[in-house]
Amino acid sequence: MLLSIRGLTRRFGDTIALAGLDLDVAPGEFLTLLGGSGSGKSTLLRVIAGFEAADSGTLLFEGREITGVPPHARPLNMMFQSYALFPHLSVGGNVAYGLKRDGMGRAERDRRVDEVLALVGLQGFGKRGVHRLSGGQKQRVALARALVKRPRLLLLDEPLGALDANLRERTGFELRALQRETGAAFIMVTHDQNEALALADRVAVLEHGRLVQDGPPRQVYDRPATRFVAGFLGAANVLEGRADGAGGFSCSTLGATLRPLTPPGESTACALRAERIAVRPGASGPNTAEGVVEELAFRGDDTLLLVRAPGGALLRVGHAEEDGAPPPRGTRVTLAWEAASVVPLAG
Ligand SMILES: Nc1ncnc2c1ncn2[C@@H]1O[C@H](COP(=O)(O)OP(=O)(O)OP(=O)(O)O)[C@@H](O)[C@H]1O
Repeated sequence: MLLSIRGLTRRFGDTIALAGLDLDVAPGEFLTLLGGSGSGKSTLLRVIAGFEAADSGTLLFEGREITGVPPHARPLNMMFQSYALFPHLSVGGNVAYGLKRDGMGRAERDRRVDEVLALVGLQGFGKRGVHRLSGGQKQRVALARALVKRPRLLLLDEPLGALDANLRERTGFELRALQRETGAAFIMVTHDQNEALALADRVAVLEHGRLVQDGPPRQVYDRPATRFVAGFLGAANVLEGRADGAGGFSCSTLGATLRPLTPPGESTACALRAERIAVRPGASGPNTAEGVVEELAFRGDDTLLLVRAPGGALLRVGHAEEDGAPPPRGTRVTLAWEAASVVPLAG
């Protein structure tokens, strides 16, 4: 394992930013950290980088304890959302800064700077002042500076946060390619769920300073473990109810029985994603429900319907373009979904 974190705790007065967090990161892995505001994402990165001390817990890098190692001596680097570039230095000066501090000779330094500037698509920019760069170019300089010492692990705190939507997507792909080329493990904090799902090998979801679920993006999306993950990632419908003892899950607010593929056990809620629910006139039995369309919102690739069930539940339903025109407001509809789309939640 590249990085093993055990029982990491950090308090700020009465606030518990990290509450005994455990996390492992494999070499060359792209991990994204997701979580609500204040869930401890930035604190976790700062503790790994050494800018913040933990109250307790251990940090092992390739099996070696790094808790007491100063930030610049750790075999990792961190890129900040603000980029934190030195305004009075050139692009090359910014990128070479850490190498110079380590006492690397001029020739080797220049070679390494040229190499990493080419890697981030900024060849020939070495002499330019950083104040003469666009936002996207500044972001690349910050990346180059973080990568120039060839860290085994790069920590990125909202690296795409300052970019506009178009540049964000493109730069996301570039980041992914860069991660593959360098072979470094990346831990990236993002507020953007789509970005987290799109870029990562593994997504880790934090809640109140604890890791609540981690896994490949598709798995975490399809099989959320808790109410929080289901609601947070892709805003699934979370339906409260109870197991009926016959493999079904009875939800009174929906006025229907959900039948998951896996028995609901002790679950008191099930997740059902909007895009897994279809309008199916005439459908009946378990995994179907009735309701009235209250609202519609066109979203480009589909239309979101808000459907009110007789028991009061408001279901989000993704109506695909290929299914034709969506039912207008006020229409009574029958909805249906597959057993595999019903996910019993643990908590
Ligand atoms: N230096 C500090 N002093 C006091 N409280 C702090 C400090 N740093 C963080 N906290 C608190 O610790 C908790 C976790 O903060 P952190 O910045 O790690 O969360 P986050 O998940 O990165 O949030 P965001 O998504 O809003 O950036 C929050 O309640 C925050 O207010």
